[in-house]
Amino acid sequence: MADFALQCHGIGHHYGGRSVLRNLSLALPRGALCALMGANGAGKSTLLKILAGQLAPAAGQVTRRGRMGFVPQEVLPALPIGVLEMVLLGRAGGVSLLRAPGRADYAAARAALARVEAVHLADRAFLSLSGGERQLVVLARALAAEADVLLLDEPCAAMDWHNQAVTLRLLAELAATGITVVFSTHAPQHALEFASHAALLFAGGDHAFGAPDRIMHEAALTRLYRVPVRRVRLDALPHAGTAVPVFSQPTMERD
Ligand SMILES: Nc1ncnc2c1ncn2[C@@H]1O[C@H](COP(=O)(O)OP(=O)(O)OP(=O)(O)O)[C@@H](O)[C@H]1O
Repeated sequence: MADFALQCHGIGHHYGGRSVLRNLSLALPRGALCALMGANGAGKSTLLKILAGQLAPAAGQVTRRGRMGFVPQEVLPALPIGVLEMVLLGRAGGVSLLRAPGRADYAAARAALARVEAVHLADRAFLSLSGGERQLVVLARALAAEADVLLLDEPCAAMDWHNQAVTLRLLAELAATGITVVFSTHAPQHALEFASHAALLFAGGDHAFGAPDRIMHEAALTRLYRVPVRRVRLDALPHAGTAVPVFSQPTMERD
């Protein structure tokens, strides 16, 4: 049997009587970069929480190898905290009241901030940052934790295009070093340009899983987003091209 870093089988979940995920299976080798896509409410965050072990699924099993890092959609600290302190919280072993951070922890935290081009934010109060700046800092916190499997819930949601490029290239670099990465996104181009695997969560609980270029065809993306989607070839993206929504054409009703 293949040696998967992250695998789930037959996952199902519901909130109250409402089904969100149904019989979902994924298998990711070490170093995979998997993009998770679906409409609002399709179950992306739910699946990431299940994969991270934060939520017990109603059905199915998850198998993980190594240390897990989870970057939620939003981080709201209960107490005022500085940016550098926020990144230090990611350090392995848990910097806490019981263990003050050492020189190596500070160096790792600053290095993580440098990788997301956010050293200039080090001395700011976390809650004073913009949405995109907070996402960079929370990503740096995950880097400082040195996880083997990294799960990120819409890491680029509040970011401008430059910071999206910084983040996506960083995720690809991490995957190239053997870290297994799963991230959710509403931008199919993120998957087509960077990911080795894609998972599409359709309304009603169906899903597709496989190579982005193979499963992200026009019909699948049109069904996923309920707007007409066209695949477009670009010289700069010779293999996968991109996917473009046509907002002005009629949208589809819910199933
Ligand atoms: N704790 C909860 N109690 C009840 N319903 C919930 C709970 N958490 C999520 N849901 C519902 O389950 C569905 C899936 O939510 P989830 O957050 O996983 O979707 P998502 O795909 O991440 O959406 P988005 O793209 O909007 O972030 C939604 O309809 C949501 O309202």
